[in-house]
Amino acid sequence: MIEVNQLTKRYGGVTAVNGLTFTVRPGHVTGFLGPNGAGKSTTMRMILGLNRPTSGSATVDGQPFARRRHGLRHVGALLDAGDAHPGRSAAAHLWALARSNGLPRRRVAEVLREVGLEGVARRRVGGFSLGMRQRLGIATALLGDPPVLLFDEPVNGLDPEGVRWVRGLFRRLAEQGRTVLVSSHLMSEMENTADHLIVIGQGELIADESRTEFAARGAGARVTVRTPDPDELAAVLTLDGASVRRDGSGVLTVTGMSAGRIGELAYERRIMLHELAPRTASLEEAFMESTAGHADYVVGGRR
Ligand SMILES: Nc1ncnc2c1ncn2[C@@H]1O[C@H](COP(=O)(O)OP(=O)(O)OP(=O)(O)O)[C@@H](O)[C@H]1O
Repeated sequence: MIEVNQLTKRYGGVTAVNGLTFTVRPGHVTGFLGPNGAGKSTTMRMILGLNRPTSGSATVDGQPFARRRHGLRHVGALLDAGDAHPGRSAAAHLWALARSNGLPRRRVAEVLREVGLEGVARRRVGGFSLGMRQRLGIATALLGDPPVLLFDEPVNGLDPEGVRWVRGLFRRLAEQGRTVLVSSHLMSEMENTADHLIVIGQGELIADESRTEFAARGAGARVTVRTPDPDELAAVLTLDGASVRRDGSGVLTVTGMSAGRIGELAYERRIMLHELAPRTASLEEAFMESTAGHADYVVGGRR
């Protein structure tokens, strides 16, 4: 389990992370979301003890991670796909890490197979595509068979097949009872992957809830209603507090009222309904809405 408590990081006048508190639990894929510059990488680096917090704390299974010997056995992380020496082969890179972490040599072949790089194990990393380097970074994270895994923007450079594979991998790791934290600035990447979401903007917590809860609170939630009496129904619903929009063909789009309540009111007034279709906000809509005003960089310059 990862626990972040009142975590703050300032770089000179820039506050990258501001009083963040959250817990990442085992058995789930937790999406760590925020617009560019929101502070995701800085937070992950503090969890790994690579950056020192200005204040607050981050612990992994109750201890600051930097204090652990043989770190790869406790936490696996993919932070930067470019951190393997370009002159080394993929296998040599992993062997060196396995040795310094007291891991058996067989793990190298196992993780290369797991990420689909066994065919290029002897090739120099310098000649790898971004997607291959990303797979090698994931192999590195898996090497110590750790209970806690952090991935910073892991799908960068992966083709659609690679993206599908990595989603399946995260799900399997969570099903094995591991703690899996995956960052992204794209909500669409989390739609089929994460069951829990931690959303930040400008270094501050915006949401910490299940994916379904997050989507449900988006104001994009609305109900489409088709009726032969649109004028009468619109008047009834408006009187009861809903906002109603009507298109040219008489279809009503209702916000601020559940489909159930609309059905009840129509029944009471004997208004016939031909269609009553609730629509929850897409994750993307909920995300755009919740982070509006929290983007660090916007078109036209910095905020
Ligand atoms: N070493 C540093 N020195 C100064 N400012 C920094 C440093 N590292 C990060 N920052 C600033 O801190 C803020 C958060 O950056 P961070 O990289 O953590 O965000 P992020 O959410 O990971 O963004 P992205 O999706 O663009 O990678 C940004 O404003 C960034 O410019």
